[in-house]
Amino acid sequence: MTTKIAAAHQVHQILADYDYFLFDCDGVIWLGDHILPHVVETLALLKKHNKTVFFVTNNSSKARDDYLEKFQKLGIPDVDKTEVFGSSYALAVYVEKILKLPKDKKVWVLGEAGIEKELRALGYTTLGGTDPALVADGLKFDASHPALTQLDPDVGAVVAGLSLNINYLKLSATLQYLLKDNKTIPFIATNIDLTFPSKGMLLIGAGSIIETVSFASGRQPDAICGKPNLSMMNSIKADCPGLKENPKRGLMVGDRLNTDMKFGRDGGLDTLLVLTGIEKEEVVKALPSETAPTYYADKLGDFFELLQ
Ligand SMILES: O=C(O)[C@H](O)[C@H](O)COP(=O)(O)O
Ligand SMILES: [Mg+2]
Repeated sequence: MTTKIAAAHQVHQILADYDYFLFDCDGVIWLGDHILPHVVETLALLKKHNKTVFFVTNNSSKARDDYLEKFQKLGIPDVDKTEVFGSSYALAVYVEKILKLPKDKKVWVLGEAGIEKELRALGYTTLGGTDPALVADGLKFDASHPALTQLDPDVGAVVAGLSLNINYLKLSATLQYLLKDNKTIPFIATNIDLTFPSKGMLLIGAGSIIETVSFASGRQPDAICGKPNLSMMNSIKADCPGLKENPKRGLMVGDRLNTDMKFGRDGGLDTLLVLTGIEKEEVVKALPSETAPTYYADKLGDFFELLQ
């Protein structure tokens, strides 16, 4: 059973019960480039109460540095790079530390600059991604395109994430690498989100794009690095001993049940779902206790508004 946050005393209780707040971004902090109501004031309130705040996004279109710029631009001050975790960073760390891909191997990217930047920051050469040669005005598909017929023998991994400029050539080139060498090139994905919350509508999510090449190749990703995978949770706890020792002093705030809420629950934290993104109140209220969030709220900004 879950509890709706709708009164000032509940906000005071949350401020007393938790020292660490992990925030999902899309559908919680903002929708696209639109910051949600009273989020700035709520974050300032938490800082005033000396709370530790982290941002954990599955949106791989941006690297952490890009998110720092976005926070600044949207009026959220003083966010440090160590407080920001994204699925593009989690994927790059996976390729380096878990897959242990040699740096002389290249990475084929189906995705945006966020993935490219985080991989390049670790010393990898990326192919595909935002390469302008793959997006030409009025591009008439040509099966003899070099991206399809001259595969790079140095590609040692295929990675896939949210792609906002997708086309048949990019999908088909990705498929070539997934089928190459008897389907043995490692296939790493950023996240499973099937939809992407936008103002007043749902857009195609990374999970649906990844599913396209997964279905065509008959391959499931060897790893999916974003929430609910606990790799980002473990990275946060590694830098935050207090949360590691007492995860119940932590609260995961998100908008999606099968990523954010599962991520928080599996990490041992309490959870709060906001209704500004993917989920609907009637669905949340009907959940069995084992999968229901600890709390839910109409929006994050209610923390501030209820105290006025
Ligand atoms: O399609 C996607 O990738 C997701 O909708 C997007 O990444 C969600 O980001 P988050 O809510 O984890 O900030
Ligand atoms: Mg979200």
